[in-house]
Amino acid sequence: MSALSPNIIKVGTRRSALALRQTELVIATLKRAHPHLTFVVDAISTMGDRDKTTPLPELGKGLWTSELEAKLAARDIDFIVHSLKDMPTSLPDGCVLGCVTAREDPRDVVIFNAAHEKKGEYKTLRDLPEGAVVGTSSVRRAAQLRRRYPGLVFRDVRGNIETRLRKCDEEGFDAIILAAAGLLRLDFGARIAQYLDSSTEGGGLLHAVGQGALGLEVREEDERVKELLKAVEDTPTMIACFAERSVMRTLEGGCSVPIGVETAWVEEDGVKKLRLRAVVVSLDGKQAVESERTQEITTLAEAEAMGKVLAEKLAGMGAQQILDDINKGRESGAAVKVGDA
Ligand SMILES: NCc1[nH]cc(CCC(=O)O)c1CC(=O)O
Repeated sequence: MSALSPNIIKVGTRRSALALRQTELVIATLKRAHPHLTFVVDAISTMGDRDKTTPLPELGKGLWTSELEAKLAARDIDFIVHSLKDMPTSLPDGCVLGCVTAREDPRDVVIFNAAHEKKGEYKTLRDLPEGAVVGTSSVRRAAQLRRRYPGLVFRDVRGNIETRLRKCDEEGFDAIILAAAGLLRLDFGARIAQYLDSSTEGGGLLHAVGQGALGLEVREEDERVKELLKAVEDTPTMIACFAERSVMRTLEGGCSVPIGVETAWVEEDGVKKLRLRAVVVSLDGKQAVESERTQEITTLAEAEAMGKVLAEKLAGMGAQQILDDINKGRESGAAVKVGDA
């Protein structure tokens, strides 16, 4: 049968262990819902996988996604499984975010190096001594944590999850910060020492937009594949993530922004509402603007409108100044690192 066989669905993904695992999970559910279909995985390495030294922002926004999107547009594949947090908030013409899956734990976590772990000497970031070295390449993480833990030193750590865990143990870090989701999906949950969120004692951290969820990208006109993917959609997560992405899209105006978010479905007066929190931080962590909204939301369009309102509020509260400063730094050629690694 040709590639156009209606019973074969081609699934694009990156080649990292996490990307392959995520793709496997999505396909397992789709197969149960659509037993007559055959899913074929097409795994490729993207620019972000190949270039491990250029600062992430210089690689541009589509560093994890562009090559896959070109294949999608060319009909070489039928949909793409992404970590939602690696998907730019604006997609190429003809491509849409067709489905968001249930979220794995969206929080960031602390991993101590194996020697500290063995001695059991530290349980939380607060226990680390002055000058301790914490690894993260994400400005969002470093800037938020710098505010709460001024005694800690933040240093870059790049690479896929296995590489970062190895560097944590072998390259002089006391701890590193990673997303819980990737660790749990790859069965490294036992290494998680502390979960960080807005309520963390000693100082919290808001996670990246879309963290912990998978985003399935499809051709805009491909109603059949969109319909098939309903079997893996988690609508409350999809709505929450559309709100998170809208905050980011509204604020970034073409550049990526150090922004943390947290969403939850809460009940108020017997009505289910979406609570959306967001923080924008300056690169040095010295300034931060934080706000939240809670609103009844039933559609993706309402979620996007809610995100836009919160973003505009943040901009008025000083986030715009923080972003202008980041852009000025870029124009003057300073090595400004933004992006969520
Ligand atoms: N850019 C790195 C990246 N993209 C997705 C994940 C895993 C977690 C997730 O799905 O959010 C990670 C690793 C990390 O941040 O620790």
